[in-house]
Amino acid sequence: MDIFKLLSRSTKLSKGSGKGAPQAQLPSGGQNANPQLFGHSTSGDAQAPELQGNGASRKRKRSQDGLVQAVSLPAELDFFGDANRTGHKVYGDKAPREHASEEEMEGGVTDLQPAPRPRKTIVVNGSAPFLSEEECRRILRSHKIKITAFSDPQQQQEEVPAKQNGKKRRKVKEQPIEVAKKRKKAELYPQPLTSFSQLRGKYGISKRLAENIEAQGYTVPTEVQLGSLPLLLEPAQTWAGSRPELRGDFQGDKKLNSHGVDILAIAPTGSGKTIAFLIPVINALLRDRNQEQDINSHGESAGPGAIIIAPTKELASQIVNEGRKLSSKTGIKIALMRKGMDIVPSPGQDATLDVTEELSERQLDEIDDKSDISDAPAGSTRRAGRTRDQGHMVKADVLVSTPLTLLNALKTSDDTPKLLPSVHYLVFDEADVLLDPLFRDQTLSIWQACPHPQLRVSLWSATMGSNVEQLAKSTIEAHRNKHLGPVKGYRQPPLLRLVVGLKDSAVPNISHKLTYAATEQGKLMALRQLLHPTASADSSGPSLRPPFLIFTQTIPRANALYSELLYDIPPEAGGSTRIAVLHADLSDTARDRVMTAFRKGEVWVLITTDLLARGVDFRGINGVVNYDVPNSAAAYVHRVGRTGRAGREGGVAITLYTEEDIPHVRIIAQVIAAAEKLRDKSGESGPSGEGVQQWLLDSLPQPSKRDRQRLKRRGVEVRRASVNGKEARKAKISTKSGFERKEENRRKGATPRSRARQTGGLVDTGPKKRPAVAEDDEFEGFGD
Ligand SMILES: Nc1ncnc2c1ncn2[C@@H]1O[C@H](COP(=O)(O)OP(=O)(O)OP(=O)(O)O)[C@@H](O)[C@H]1O
Repeated sequence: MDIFKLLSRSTKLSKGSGKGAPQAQLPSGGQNANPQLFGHSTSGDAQAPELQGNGASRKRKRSQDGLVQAVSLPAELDFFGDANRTGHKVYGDKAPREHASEEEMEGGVTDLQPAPRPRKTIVVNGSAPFLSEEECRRILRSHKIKITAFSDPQQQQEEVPAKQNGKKRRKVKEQPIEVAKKRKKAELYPQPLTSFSQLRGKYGISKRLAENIEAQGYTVPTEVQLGSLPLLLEPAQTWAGSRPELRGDFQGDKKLNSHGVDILAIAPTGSGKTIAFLIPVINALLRDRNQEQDINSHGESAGPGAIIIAPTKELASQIVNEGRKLSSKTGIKIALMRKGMDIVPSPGQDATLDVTEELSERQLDEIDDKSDISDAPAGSTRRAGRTRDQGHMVKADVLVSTPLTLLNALKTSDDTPKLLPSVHYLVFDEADVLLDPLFRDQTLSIWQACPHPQLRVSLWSATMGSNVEQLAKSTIEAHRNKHLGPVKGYRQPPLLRLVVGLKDSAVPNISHKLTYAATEQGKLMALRQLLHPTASADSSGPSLRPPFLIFTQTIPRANALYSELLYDIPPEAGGSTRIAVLHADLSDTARDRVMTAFRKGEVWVLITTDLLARGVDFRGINGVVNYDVPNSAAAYVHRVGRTGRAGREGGVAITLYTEEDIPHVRIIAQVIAAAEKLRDKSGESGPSGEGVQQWLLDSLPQPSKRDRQRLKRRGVEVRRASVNGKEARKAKISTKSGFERKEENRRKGATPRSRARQTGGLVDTGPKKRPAVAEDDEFEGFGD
């Protein structure tokens, strides 16, 4: 059975019941019912557990008068605590109806349902319901959300009495460390967002923004949204109930009027982090605009209010797309920072041209093509290039950029970067890679170029090393000290850390398979078998169906694999037009074209490097093949996270390894084992633990720290582009001798192939080859 022939007959995305039904088990089978990874029922009920009323292990503390008592946190951590104290009542089972209107109960957090449905604990505050801390804890824990506060050095200082004799001082000095340790560990239980409809009713976001969210079809918040949105949206009622020093509200001075918190959010791949940071940013800018903040004397915006940094152009432009959907008709402009654009006017420059309106996409592409690819990730080669004339001012409220593109725009002739005083919100997506040595200097320079005294920073990723966390924390603190300093009576908002699930682990809703292929030739054969499964083939593992991604270690290897597989897809299934390669050596136009073709479903197999390992969201991707082992556990987590997005089941991740990989493969096996354990623990249904067996885990060598660092920096040595001679031949991607290949290429026509290499696989081969099937039965791709 040839999978491509099969797909060319019946791969249409489900539009109705009949035809789409067989695809239901695949990630590309359509809209996912429940985007949550943890804490929902296995029946696929789209509702969060707190909305289902199953009554599972609800713990309530009841006082004598029947009111529910919130379990109190230490005062310094109780950011939301006073919501229960000032003018609010907490009702238990006997909550009278008149205290909770239907609007108040928006989002299903209600105790108005008839018995026997267990009632919810609510705190009524004006027009919105608040859950007791006990309920919050239950909900957050059931979704595996852990929120903690980094210790607050400012507070530690305050706790040290100014005058102490030597003996006492030593004692007191020790105490804050203890306090800090405890505080660091202390878990917080703020209000969770149990439904998107609460965003408007309970957290007062802009009406238009709420409508845009609804138009996207989002109903159930994912875990990271559930935990972070209330914290970042800074609901008026919640903060109003907090103690003033935590609220950060500096009466009378608007410039110091703090919004939200700084947050470090670590949540699984595909768990919806993008809208978790976009919604608060857009809402805050709308609110600021209403308050006429950051508006210059001419009534024009003084510059971007928010900057979002992402490591690749593909991810940055995806964020812009998402942002534009959310900000549609709000007046908030979101722009992608491109090479050659300016954001801060140089002396004498016309600052009024709005690039997003004045230049067409084609013009911008032409500009980009003339610029160098300077944000290429490790392992890729860089093109020497030209830069275009400077001078186009970008006028946008939110700018999304890769680090170097932005930094280049901030360069001045005397090497002092221009400042961005208007930026109030700074978001780092894939923050761990942005703070990795590869991008660290660029990222920190951008951070330093944002001098707003109350810069709100958020950092997001599926993986985060503790060194990166510490760097983020110290940079935030240094920024606060430099730009705000101590202000009497003012307390900076807390720096929070939110973790969903098991930190640094792969999504539990996909099947992982680790396959030993012995040699490079073995890998190629294994891949061909995946492309063309036969009845006699090993059927024990998960099967792979297009569309899928294949990752290689380097650009030359991606090109070589592309050459090798180009004619593997039968003409009746679309032939070579179904396969493409994408890497940082291609022009931006070619990269865009490949991305679009893959999203549309015209390309089924996309060979790429780690350029696409992070952040990029192809909703219906069925699988990921690690043709070359990833160079770290984090790289594995991100690569395989391109499938199984938004909780979708059915994704497959296959990692091929050879003898050369054995010293490194244990780190991958451990990630797989942890993901499977996580799934077993959370009692979710799904792929059984077939990815890695215990005996394999036990027998694989444990790489030393040095080996791990070397692997991360250089990849597997024999596959490096610079390796020559016998070693290089060993790693060559080919099953044939050089002579055989030359002959075959001559027969198949080398010209279109070499053209394809330059354009990322999208050659114009005349009239498009189409499978001999009705248009209706064509695979139509997955929406972007
Ligand atoms: N609440 C939701 N309900 C349904 N789908 C959602 C929800 N939130 C986000 N999504 C969808 O989930 C997909 C993944 O979202 P997103 O790209 O933001 O994930 P991510 O956490 O940033 O992943 P990565 O770590 O790989 O960057 C997107 O297609 C997005 O539209």
